[in-house]
Amino acid sequence: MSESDRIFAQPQTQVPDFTFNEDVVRVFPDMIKRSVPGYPTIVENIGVLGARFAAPHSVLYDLGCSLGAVTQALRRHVKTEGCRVIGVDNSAPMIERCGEYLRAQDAMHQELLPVELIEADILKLDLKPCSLIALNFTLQFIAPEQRLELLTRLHSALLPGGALILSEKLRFADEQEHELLTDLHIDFKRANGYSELEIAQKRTAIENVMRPDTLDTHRERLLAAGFSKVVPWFQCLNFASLIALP
Ligand SMILES: Nc1ncnc2c1ncn2[C@@H]1O[C@H](C[S@+](CC[C@H]([NH3+])C(=O)[O-])CC(=O)[O-])[C@@H](O)[C@H]1O
Ligand SMILES: O=C(O)C(=O)Cc1ccccc1
Repeated sequence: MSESDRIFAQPQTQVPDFTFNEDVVRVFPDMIKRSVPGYPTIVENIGVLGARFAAPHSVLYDLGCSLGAVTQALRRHVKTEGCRVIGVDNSAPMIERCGEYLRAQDAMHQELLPVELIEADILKLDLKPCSLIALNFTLQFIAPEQRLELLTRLHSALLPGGALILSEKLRFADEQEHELLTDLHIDFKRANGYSELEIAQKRTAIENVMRPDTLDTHRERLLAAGFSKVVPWFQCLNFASLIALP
């Protein structure tokens, strides 16, 4: 079991930018569950969606895999012959711990899809032809000016009949909608035991590194990247997940 997240519990004179370092890795499963409404539902259902889009003998990518929650869901749900999962993350401590979790999953289950972990920047990754790409809360950490180029490369790698699953925190163009959903998200965090200080310091830590877009921006950019269809399949407060078809 991972520790509970107390990273922002003590007052800090200067809150440094958020990074996926050892301290975060230690508490990450707790942090993401208590911070992202719908996270367990999204992860489990990416496994279910994966089973629909997986083509025989193809690669399934989990880009920005962190501790491999999506990779594990894909390995549990996808039974398609000859598929393999490739998890990629540029945080060394994430990849190291992810490997430990996957070995534990291997010890618990038989006939799981084979998996490969790569420590790399997804912006520099050479992509193999693939039937599924999951970007589960990863694109929001990519510099906005690099997002279209990345999505264009992902589109080119996808096989016909495949899909990109894109989950993101959303921003809203309508001020009232934005404020309401942001406040409700803060209520969600409070209900999960985070203090006002923790909420405020985390917000400062992520504001320069995590840049949410609106649903319209995502839709337009996915179409500009070559995707033919964008289908939102989940939203809980200001967190959503989309299926983009090549
Ligand atoms: N350029 C990059 N290249 C590779 N990895 C990156 C890059 N930028 C950020 N990351 C990685 O993207 C992940 C984002 S967390 C994903 C959760 C996971 N998908 C989950 O389903 O549990 C989301 C969150 O914490 O809100 C981190 O592990 C980063 O190291
Ligand atoms: O904590 C938040 O406010 C978030 O928006 C989500 C999040 C979850 C885990 C790491 C960084 C951001």
